Amino acid sequence: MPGAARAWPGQSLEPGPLLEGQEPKSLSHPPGKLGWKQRLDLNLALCAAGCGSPRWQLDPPCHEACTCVCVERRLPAQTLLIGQGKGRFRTWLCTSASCHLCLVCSLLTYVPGPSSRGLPRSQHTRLQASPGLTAAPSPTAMRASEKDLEKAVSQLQLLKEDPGNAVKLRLYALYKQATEGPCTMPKPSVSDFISKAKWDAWNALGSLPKETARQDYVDLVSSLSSSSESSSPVQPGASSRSPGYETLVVTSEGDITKIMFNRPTKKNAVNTQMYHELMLALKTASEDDSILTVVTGDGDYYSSGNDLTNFTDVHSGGLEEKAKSSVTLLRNFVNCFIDFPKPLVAAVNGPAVGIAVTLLGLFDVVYASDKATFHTPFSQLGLIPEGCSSYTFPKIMGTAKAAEVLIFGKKLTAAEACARGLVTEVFPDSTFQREVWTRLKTYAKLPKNAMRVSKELLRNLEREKLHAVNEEECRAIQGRWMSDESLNAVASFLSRQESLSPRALEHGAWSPALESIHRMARGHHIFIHHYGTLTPTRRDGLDRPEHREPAHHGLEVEVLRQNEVA
Ligand SMILES: CCCCC/C=C/CC(=O)SCCNC(=O)CCNC(=O)[C@H](O)C(C)(C)COP(=O)(O)OP(=O)(O)OC[C@H]1O[C@@H](n2cnc3c(N)ncnc32)[C@H](O)[C@@H]1OP(=O)(O)O
Repeated sequence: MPGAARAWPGQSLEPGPLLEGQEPKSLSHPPGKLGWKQRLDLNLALCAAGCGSPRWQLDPPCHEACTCVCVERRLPAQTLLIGQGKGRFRTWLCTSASCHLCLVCSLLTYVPGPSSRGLPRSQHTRLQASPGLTAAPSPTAMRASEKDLEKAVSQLQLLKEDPGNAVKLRLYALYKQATEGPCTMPKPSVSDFISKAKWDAWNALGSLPKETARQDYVDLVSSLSSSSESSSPVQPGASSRSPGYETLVVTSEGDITKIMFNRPTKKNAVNTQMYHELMLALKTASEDDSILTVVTGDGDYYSSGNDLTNFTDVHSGGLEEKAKSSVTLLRNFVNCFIDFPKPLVAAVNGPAVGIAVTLLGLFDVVYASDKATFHTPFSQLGLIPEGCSSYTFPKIMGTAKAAEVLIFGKKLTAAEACARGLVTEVFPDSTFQREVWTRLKTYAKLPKNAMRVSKELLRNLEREKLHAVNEEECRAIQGRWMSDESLNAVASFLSRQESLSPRALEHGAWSPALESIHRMARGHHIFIHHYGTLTPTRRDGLDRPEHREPAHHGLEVEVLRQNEVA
């Protein structure tokens, strides 16, 4: 149907020539190499396979290696989509290493590197599914300014993934064209592969107008940025990020909901907001169409457990009120794991501490990187086990082994945790993500209802017991949080990096950490040992100087109850 551009169902088609005088037309695969103008014509081609859909056609000489693809069909693995305008396709390029005919392929032959590098596959899928695609760039979309170009250049520096040689050459060429116009440089020697590849890329743009090149560049960077934000190298496929979470990244990819702790700079410590967000994410995942839910961490840690600053957020009701409300939060939080109705998988990407470890006993499957460790330093913190671990751990690993972990705080390696049954399988860190996600994707294809019923049967055996254990642990933990042992442990953690001089302390200088400790320990006396001198806190007005041998540099904070001071 030459000249009669037809929209796909539900999509608008805005035929708009890239160059003056060009019209949408149907192209077959003429033999021979095309000039730049003919290449541009391809941007306006319709599907030669006769489906009537608009699409960008491959460079015809490549037809042996690159199948002519209609966007309504699946993309062949070798097809690279380069450049996505706002709601429209730009260009299809071939990345087949075996194809030496078309310009783009030849660039790939010149430039070493994996030929399949290009936009992540998630990008392909997203484009196929994108509702706003139009066949040709709309004239109104062609308006990238020089400022936009500059912005795109800086945006490019922020890309998390290397877009690959082909894309980089394309960017180079578009940038040169946008800023300098058509290539007039002498052709470099064939032995100078890199310069030749760059020259080829630029020269291939012929007399493409500067504005068009600018727009193409901006569009390409924008598509790369959005794909690098939403894609994970281990999870090809369309992924959508749920809005509204700050401490988590929640994504749905196919049938899998991924809940990722997202406080990497704090080793993914679980603060109050994260407890709430996790409950929301689990509730949402339990009700949506997903089949599997995976919990993992961003950065080098899985999670360092309860955020130890949670208890410094003490309001007028004092520590007791804080402990009460924290118990309610903890109870509800753990209940969400007990009652989660779908298969729940932990992908433990790095060290796990405290509640991040104990909860693993409530997961169905636990995969761990060999870099992961499992540490429950409860006694050291003046605390006790939670997350039903006082029941699940002895059941999983036997009482004696569980006691060593829960009472003495023995830190387990991934291999030890696996040998004790807490971890299902350990993977080398280098292949952890790939192997785990490949496996999970296979599992997610199993019949959904059968998995759900199996999970229910397994959990129902224990559900009542787990709720009772959760209650019991919460009752016990409330007292522990108000204990001197626990307060001192938290104070010690908070003050470990303090380095105020004794002089500053004597003049009442309070650091944020000391402020936090003071809030937390309201009604208690705080002693600060500094370089061997016990400095009474100004706030409490005590004067009890006492010589101590310097144990370490920095501060040592001691929280004592009023009667213990006397
Ligand atoms: C509703 C309440 C429910 C309560 C349920 C109870 C649960 C019990 C537990 O979970 S107990 C376990 C508590 N966790 C810990 O004791 C771990 C404390 N953290 C550490 O020991 C270390 O930070 C580490 C070993 C995890 C990592 O050490 P490393 O030296 O590699 O890194 P930093 O210490 O410099 O950490 C980087 C920044 O992250 C902050 N941070 C780490 N973990 C926590 C945490 N659990 N709570 C608060 N903050 C944490 C750390 O302070 C650094 O922050 P900074 O860069 O601002 O200094």
